[in-house]
Amino acid sequence: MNKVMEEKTNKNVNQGTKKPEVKKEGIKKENANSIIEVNDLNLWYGSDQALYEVSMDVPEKQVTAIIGPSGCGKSTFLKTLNRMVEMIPIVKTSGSIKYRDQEIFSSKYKEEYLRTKVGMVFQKPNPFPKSVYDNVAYGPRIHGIKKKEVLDQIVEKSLKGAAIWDELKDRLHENAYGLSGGQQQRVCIARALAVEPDVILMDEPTSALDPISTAKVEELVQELKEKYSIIIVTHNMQQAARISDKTAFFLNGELIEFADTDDLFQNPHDKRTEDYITGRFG
Ligand SMILES: Nc1ncnc2c1ncn2[C@@H]1O[C@H](COP(=O)(O)OP(=O)(O)OP(=O)(O)O)[C@@H](O)[C@H]1O
Repeated sequence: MNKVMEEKTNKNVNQGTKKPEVKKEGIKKENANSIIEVNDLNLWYGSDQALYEVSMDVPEKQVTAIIGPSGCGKSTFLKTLNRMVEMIPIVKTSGSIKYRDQEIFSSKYKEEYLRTKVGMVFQKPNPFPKSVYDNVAYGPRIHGIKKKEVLDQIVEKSLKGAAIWDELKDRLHENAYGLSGGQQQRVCIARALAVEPDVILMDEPTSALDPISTAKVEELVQELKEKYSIIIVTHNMQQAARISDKTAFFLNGELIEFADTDDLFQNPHDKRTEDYITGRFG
């Protein structure tokens, strides 16, 4: 076993894959400015394999959409990027994920640091049953920031970053549960921004929202990419086409195609991608 494999965590194993034929050429695009590099990633839930030999470079400060039919492994892939998936005890992985050139599966890598830098926003808004202010200040407080003036600044900056400061600046001490779903989701985005991440993972962040709130979150994603790298899982192909720079198409746990969004939708290289985007299955 080589040094890299020895250093991997117990859950990252060198295990055989069930599917031998995996085409990688043409999928993994080398990016001069990748922030996350995934190589030969496999993932198992117990004995069921959910990801097969996924290799993909995630570009920095762009929006990358992950599309594919239900059960193809989109959420699993997303949750692997900040090692959240490993909270499920039966999960095992093999392969490599580098965040800013550091192997995140290394036993030396600090998960808490990773989760600060690679934040996550979920499908259903999940604010804590606390005030707007306390929701956003939660992460910084955990990181030891206590001074009120500093927290005030972080809360304001994060809510501004999530384009909801003007709506909520006079309601900071109201319970976040009293907000609309769309407002709650933007507070959750502000909560993610408050710990100064680099990457924001979004798992179908608009699927529980009405069209107006969806449009606001989509607009926000466009603004956020100036500072952050965003990876968004979506069932909605129009949404992927509207807001992403790159799109990855997954099927049965394999990354089938990864390309500039316009190319993927206008000129898919793989028949399976074409069938999916033209609605022939899924
Ligand atoms: N906690 C779990 N335990 C066991 N198997 C799981 C678990 N979570 C997901 N799976 C399986 O892994 C595969 C991929 O699921 P995943 O949720 O990643 O797909 P998805 O593409 O995000 O689906 P959807 O679009 O429906 O959310 C599926 O076969 C699913 O049943």
